[in-house]
Amino acid sequence: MANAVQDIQIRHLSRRFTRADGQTVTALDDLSVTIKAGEFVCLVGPSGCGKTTLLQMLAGLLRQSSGEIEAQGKPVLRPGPERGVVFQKDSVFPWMRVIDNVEYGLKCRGVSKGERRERALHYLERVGLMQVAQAWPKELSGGMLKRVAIATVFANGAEILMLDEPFGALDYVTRHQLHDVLLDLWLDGEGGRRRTVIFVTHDVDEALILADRILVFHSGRMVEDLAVTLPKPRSADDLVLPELVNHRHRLLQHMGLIRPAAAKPGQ
Ligand SMILES: Nc1ncnc2c1ncn2[C@@H]1O[C@H](COP(=O)(O)OP(=O)(O)OP(=O)(O)O)[C@@H](O)[C@H]1O
Repeated sequence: MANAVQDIQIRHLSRRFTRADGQTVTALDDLSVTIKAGEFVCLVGPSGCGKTTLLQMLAGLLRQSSGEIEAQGKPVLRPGPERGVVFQKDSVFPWMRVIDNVEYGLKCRGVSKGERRERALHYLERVGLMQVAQAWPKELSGGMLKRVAIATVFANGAEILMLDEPFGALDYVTRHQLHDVLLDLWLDGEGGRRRTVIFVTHDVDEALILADRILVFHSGRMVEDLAVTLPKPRSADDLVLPELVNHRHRLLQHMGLIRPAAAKPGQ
């Protein structure tokens, strides 16, 4: 049973920036929302609507101008081991072998050599990379590097995983393969509990395949909170099902990609 203390509570959160020309930009404007423990939430919206700003504040990498965030019952003031992040650019250290990358966070937290090796190998196997555990990152493709980043963030055991357009630069097939990998790991959970995932994307179809809930942003404000009830795992084939077709239409409207239908002459 989910415990409300594990939820992420965001109250009246705002972030303003002052640009070099002296202009103030409100990147996020008075956001209040609760993200339930174990939910897979996608943040969607046009470029510049505040998605990354929100994720950085959730990660504790950026301070808010006003409002508060509570995660695991505590205010978020800085990065913490209960919150793991995968960025758009590769989150893999090029000077460490793959296995050492996956173990690194656990090593920093003082986990014994035997235990961290076991966890790292388990997650490398889950993402299909056992055969390259001893390789250097430069020997891997972009998709394989993303698998390493996913194995690392899951191995670290964070309860809350934040991913900022992690698959944006990948080809269509690799992206869909990684959706399967990510959904598989999330569905299995750990210790009987699913992690909370907050996933930023521009890609409406990616959000429809992955999310339990899609939060849509526009100009720093949350303009829609959509529940996606179709059971998971989902695939690209499911995008033709009525629930996803309807959501897709709404999301594309929010992105400004569908104009309201013009009235035909005589109507
Ligand atoms: N350090 C900064 N200094 C000044 N303005 C900033 C800074 N960071 C973000 N902004 C502004 O805040 C707004 C929101 O930016 P943010 O990166 O959160 O948007 P986004 O939705 O993630 O965009 P994208 O999808 O293009 O990554 C934008 O207008 C951006 O120019």
